[in-house]
Order: sequence, then structure tokens, then C-alpha cells
Amino acid sequence: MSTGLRPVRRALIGVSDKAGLLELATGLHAAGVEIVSTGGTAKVIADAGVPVTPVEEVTGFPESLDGRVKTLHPRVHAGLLADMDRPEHVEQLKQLDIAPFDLLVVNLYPFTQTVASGASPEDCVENIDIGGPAMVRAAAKNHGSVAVVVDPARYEWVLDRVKSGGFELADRKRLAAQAYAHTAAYDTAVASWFASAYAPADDSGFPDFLGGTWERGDVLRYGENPHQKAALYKNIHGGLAHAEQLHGKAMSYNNYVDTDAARRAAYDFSEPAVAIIKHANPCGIAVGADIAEAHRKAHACDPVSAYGGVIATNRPVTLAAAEQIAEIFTEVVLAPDFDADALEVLSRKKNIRLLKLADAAGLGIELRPISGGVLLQTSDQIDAPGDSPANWTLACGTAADEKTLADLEFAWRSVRAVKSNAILLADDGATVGVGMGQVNRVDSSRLAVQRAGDRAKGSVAASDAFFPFPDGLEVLLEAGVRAVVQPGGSVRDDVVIAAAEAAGVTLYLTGTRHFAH
Ligand SMILES: NC(=O)c1ncn([C@@H]2O[C@H](COP(=O)(O)O)[C@@H](O)[C@H]2O)c1NC=O
Repeated sequence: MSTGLRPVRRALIGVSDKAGLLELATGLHAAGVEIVSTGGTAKVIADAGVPVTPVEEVTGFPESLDGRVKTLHPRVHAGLLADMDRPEHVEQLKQLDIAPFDLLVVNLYPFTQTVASGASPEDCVENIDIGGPAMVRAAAKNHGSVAVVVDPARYEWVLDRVKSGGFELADRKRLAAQAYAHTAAYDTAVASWFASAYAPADDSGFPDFLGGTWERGDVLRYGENPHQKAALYKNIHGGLAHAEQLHGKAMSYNNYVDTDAARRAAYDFSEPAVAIIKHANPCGIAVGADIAEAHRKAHACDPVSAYGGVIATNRPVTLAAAEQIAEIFTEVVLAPDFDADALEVLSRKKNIRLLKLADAAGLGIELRPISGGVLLQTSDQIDAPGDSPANWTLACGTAADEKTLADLEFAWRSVRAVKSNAILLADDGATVGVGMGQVNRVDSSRLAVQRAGDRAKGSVAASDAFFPFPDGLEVLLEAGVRAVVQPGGSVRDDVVIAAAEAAGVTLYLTGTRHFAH
């Protein structure tokens, strides 16, 4: 069966990123390939003494308008679009005196990088490549006859193929698929920038067009369950999907979901913090003088549930912390870094996955697919006025002393990481009981109290949303909680406050809610 092998005799090269260009051009020339190039590319090649035909010689037209017109010419596009398996195309090229191209190597003006550099809108617009994508799309469409390369990392492989006789049809198809993904991502970046930064339709802050492209990372063993298939796709914005895995088995689908929840729970504490997550909910969050102390305290919250958990920290993992973690069966540790000795200790554990992610902050927006669409919201940062104790309203009881207020603030920050309805009990910078994911606030309160056991007495509590009735709060009061922080805002706030007052408990209202569904 024919593999559709086509030799490379004539190549068109126009690259913005000149990395690897010389090696490529030298290799192509040595393999007997005629090279045609655009201005800057041709200059680099010619300066190195490698023969190159300027594209102007092919078009008979000068590169003009500040480079806006270089390759946009029938003599270039006919050479890229002629189907060499169709005799009439071959004949037409002959009549028009146009030579076909067998290989196109292009990379585009750096639009995304220009935007990211904070360049002026005019510079960004000028960095929208027009001729490059036109050629890439033409050659990709005509992959039956032309191989198109958009990735400098492929140059070595390209030379190898050229020297060994050319590209097979299967190669050219894969290259074409890559080329279309490249131009699609490029156009999506341009369209997104126009819609949100350059020409927004209104002042809502939400663009009319929402674009995103992802490239496949690892194919995962399975999805949430073994009968579901799954793969990781990565965008260009960094984050957990790009974390460097330093050790351990491949990440699973559920590992990623839990690690992202752990990241959200731990990353924005100013003190050293550790979050231990199971099934996307915390079974312990704590701050401490260092990571080892924070881990000890977080683990003590619910050692039963912490077994097989996922840990995130906001500081590099130290030897002391690593030795503690190594004692407990842990699926994943995510940290900004690992000290060398800590890495050595943890790497002795075959099954633990160690992920390094320097910037865990995330993009500040979240997308959630729903049937037929996607919901977009800004992330639940802890930056609303109601998140600052200075703005809390003391609804009843005595004003909290410094330690109590610090615990309430810790509990308030931590409760964001708990699925609603969320009730979180804390003491001394550590959770002691977490009630999560119940469909009423009374059950969440019962769960938190039950998990805390004796530790409920004298602890502080945070509720992610208001108590609609006093019943949930009463569970906490009976257990001996000494101070509570909650948003307030229920039509029955007066009876809820009265219940706290009767128990002599301090109650603060934040006016801000932190649901996590
Ligand atoms: N205008 C054109 O006809 C055109 N043809 C190719 N380009 C781009 O020009 C760049 C290469 O230019 P140079 O070789 O001059 O550095 C490549 O990124 C290529 O995608 C063009 N530039 C922008 O559209």
C-alpha cells in the first residue's frame, strides 16, 4: 500500500521566531532543497552563506506596507495550494510558470506575547499576523501535496524526514492537524483580546465572545470512575495543569480535582498553611509557625479522613514536614517547592505524587460547564469588605479578644474551601471539625460538632452563609462554641442573634457569603 511519500525539493520559510532557523536552512540546503524566504528570514539564512531566494523574486512584488504584504500573492498561494495529484493543477502551474512548494515552515508574529508585555493597543494590532496564517491554512488544506511545520521543536525531525526521502501522507496529515490547531489558537487569542480588551460590546466586563483553546496533556487512566475515559487538557495560562511532577505515579482524574481544591484552600494564607483534602472537601486546614506545625495541626483535625488525602501547602516542603507526611498514606503533595532533603524523603514513597507549582493563585475566573453552555464567574477571593474583621458587625456578646478574633478570621477564610452548607469549627489556627455538603445547615452543624468531639467546647465557628433559623446555631451553642462568624442577612436574624445572646456567645456578622457548590 502506498504511504504517499513525497520528497521535498522546494521549501518556503518565513519565521518570526528565528530559533533553530540556521540549522534547519543549512540542513535543507545540504539535502538539495531550494529555499524561498521572507525578508528577515532570508537575511538570517543568506548572512550565514546558505543560498536562499527572496520571496520578492518569486512574487515579482516588493514586500510592502511595513511587512503587511509579503507573501499574500497568487504566485505563493498557487505554489502552496496546487494539488500535485491532479494533472490539471500541475498543467496550470506549468502554464502560469509557478513552481510548487513541498514544505512550508512558518511561525507567526508573537501576538500573545506582545499583549502580555503590556504593549500599546496599536503594537498589539500590528502584531496580528495575516500572511502567515493564510499560508499555514493553505498548506494544511493541501496536505496531500505539502508538509507544513509551525513548531520549531520539530525541525530536527523535519530534517530527518527530508534526508530519508520526504514526508508520508500520515506525517503530512498530523502536521496539518497541528497547523490548524495553531492558527485556531492564534485566532482565538486575537478574537478574545478584541472582545474583552480592545472593543468590548458593553461595560459589563463580560466579553461577547469567550474563546479558549486547550492542548492535550496526559491521557489519564480513567475518569471519576474506572468506566469513564479521561484526559488532561492544558491552556496557556499556567496553573495546576502545568505543575511539574517531581515524583510518583501518574496523576488521576480525582487527584487533579482534589489537588485543585487543596490549592484553593491553602494558597492565599499569609502564614505557612496546609490543607488536607478528600473528595474536594477539607478534612483539615491549619496555619503554623512553619509547614511542619501547620501539617501536624491540619492532620489532627480528622486523622481518619486524612488517610489517602491530598495535601497543598503555600510554602516549600521542609524535611520536618516531609518526615511527618511520609508517615501517613498521602496521594498527592502540591507545594511551591520541595527542599532537597524533603524531596529525598518523600521520593522513597513509591505511591505519593509530588507536584511543584510556584504560582498557585489561578486566573481569578472560573468556568463551569452546564448542559448547552458554560457559566463564568470571578473566583471567590477573600477580598470583599466583609472579609476583613475590621468591617464585621458585633451582633451580640463581648468583643472578641485578639486570639479569638484571629481564630474567627482563620475560620472565615477556611470555610470558603468547604462545600455548602458549610460549618467549620476552629481553634488555635486549625480546623477541629468540618461539616460539609449537607442539604441543610443543621446537619452540617451536627457533623462539624460530631467530628470535633470534645474540641467543640471553646472553639470558634464559621458558617459560609446565614443561619435561616436558630436550629443550626443552637447545635453549635449546645456543643460549647464560644464565638461565631456568619454573614447574617436572614429575615430571622433577630431570633438567631437572640439565641447566641442567650448563650452568652459572641456573634459577628460579615455581610459577605462564601458558598461553594
Ligand atoms: N504579510 C504577509 O504577507 C506575511 N507573510 C508572512 N508573514 C509573517 O512574517 C514573518 C516572517 O517575516 P520575516 O521573515 O520578514 O521576519 C512570519 O511570522 C510570517 O508569518 C507576513 N506578515 C504578516 O502578515
